[in-house]
Amino acid sequence: MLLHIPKVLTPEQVAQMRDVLDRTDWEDGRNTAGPQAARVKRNQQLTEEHPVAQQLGDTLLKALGRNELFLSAALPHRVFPPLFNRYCDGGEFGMHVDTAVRDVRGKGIRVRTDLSATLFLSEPHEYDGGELVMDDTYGAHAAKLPAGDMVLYPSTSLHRVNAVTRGARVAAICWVQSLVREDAQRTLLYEMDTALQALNRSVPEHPSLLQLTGVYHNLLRRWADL
Ligand SMILES: O=C(O)CCC(=O)C(=O)O
Ligand SMILES: [Fe+2]
Repeated sequence: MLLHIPKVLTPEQVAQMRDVLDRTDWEDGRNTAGPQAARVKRNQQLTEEHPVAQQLGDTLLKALGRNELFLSAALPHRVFPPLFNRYCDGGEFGMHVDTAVRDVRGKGIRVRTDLSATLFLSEPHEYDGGELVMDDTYGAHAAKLPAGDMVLYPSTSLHRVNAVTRGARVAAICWVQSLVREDAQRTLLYEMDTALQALNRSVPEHPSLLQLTGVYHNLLRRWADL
């Protein structure tokens, strides 16, 4: 499932992050790429170990922890500490697939990447190009979202970022290990949760709601992988 999550960060939080990021010395993105990605990765980044990434990443993780759409769709078990990236002067990231398992350095924790997420920190009018293009069984989908919005997509998909030919595109990147590994199962639970929430708003006393809520939890119990 590919999902647009609007307003993960407030305009004030975006402005604060941009203020810090625009004054930071960025590193070459190829430093952390595997051999396949290194051939096609031309951007700048702050890895999760950079103090600026840690400070801003904490704010983003707190916002995600309160975001009902993210929690319902991702069913997060572990989130890899966010890193930040920047594309300018023709910078791009060619077609690649994300590393399946990432080590959280110094913590002895590994995160299986079930979901990838890009949180846009530049407004679309600030740059040309820079679309995140994801392939799935239905074809290619492009995302270029307002600052503060996030796109969430299965890490199994091949994806790329088009060259930025004017201005700069700044973003935060996250990977999520979900309680539910399979995208198809996770999508069913998300759709069911969305329907249950709508029923809870419109017919909260309906007796079948209890039974359906039970079905949701029993499916999650069956599929959750802890
Ligand atoms: O910049 C983006 O939107 C995606 C970056 C990406 O695909 C990656 O870091 O693996
Ligand atoms: Fe990627």
